[in-house]
Amino acid sequence: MSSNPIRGIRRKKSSLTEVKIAVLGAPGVGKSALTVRFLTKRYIGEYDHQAETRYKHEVMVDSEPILFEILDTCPKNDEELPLNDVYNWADALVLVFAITDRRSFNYVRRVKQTMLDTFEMPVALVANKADMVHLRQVSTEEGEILAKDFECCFTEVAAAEQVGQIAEVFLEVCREVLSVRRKNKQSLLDRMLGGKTAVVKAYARGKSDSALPKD
Ligand SMILES: Nc1nc2c(ncn2[C@@H]2O[C@H](COP(=O)(O)OP(=O)(O)OP(=O)(O)O)[C@@H](O)[C@H]2O)c(=O)[nH]1
Repeated sequence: MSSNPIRGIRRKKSSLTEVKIAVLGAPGVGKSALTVRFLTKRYIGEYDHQAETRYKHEVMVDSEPILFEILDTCPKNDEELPLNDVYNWADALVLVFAITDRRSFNYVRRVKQTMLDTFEMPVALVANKADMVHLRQVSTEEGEILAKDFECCFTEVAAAEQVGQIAEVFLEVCREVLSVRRKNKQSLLDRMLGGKTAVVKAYARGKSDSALPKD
């Protein structure tokens, strides 16, 4: 990796919607491989980094430019769980385990347990190294059951071989973040306006048609 991990197009901060995603998982599951695949479409087999890396990159999501900030975490061992700072920072999590490593499956389970009840945000559960079926230790069904438990989506991928499926994991979790934000904004607006909502709607209808979004 280059010495400057902050990449992507820079603009005025206010002009872009930002979505912060933390990629979590036990050591060696392919967090960096997945992150770099998404950001560059490339697969680089060996990443020599001893500390977490933060990337910034602009990506079009459903025709809207989004500034992704991705935190590629780097636990020293599978006893080291993410600190609350990570959950406070992130808008969403990508939880990664490797199908070849049962301990990494248990790691994501522990991560979810520690954040339960305190932090609520969109999560994507990802099983990586799906190309290594001959060394499989975790079945697809186990992944699906865990995702049901987490109430999140689940995808089996191989960072070594795939591009589109990996991008879709990040794009989908981003869409969830945007959807949650829209709902929160709407409910805040509803609470602020209280009974006045109907009046505002009536006023909006009074604007010329060209000023209103088409239904
Ligand atoms: N076969 C295979 N190997 C993979 C895949 N993804 C990553 N790897 C390999 O797994 C090893 C670890 O990948 P990393 O991306 O460094 O994993 P990480 O989770 O970022 O590791 P830490 O930074 O130590 O936490 C490397 O040797 C990668 O080449 C994959 O989909 N298939």
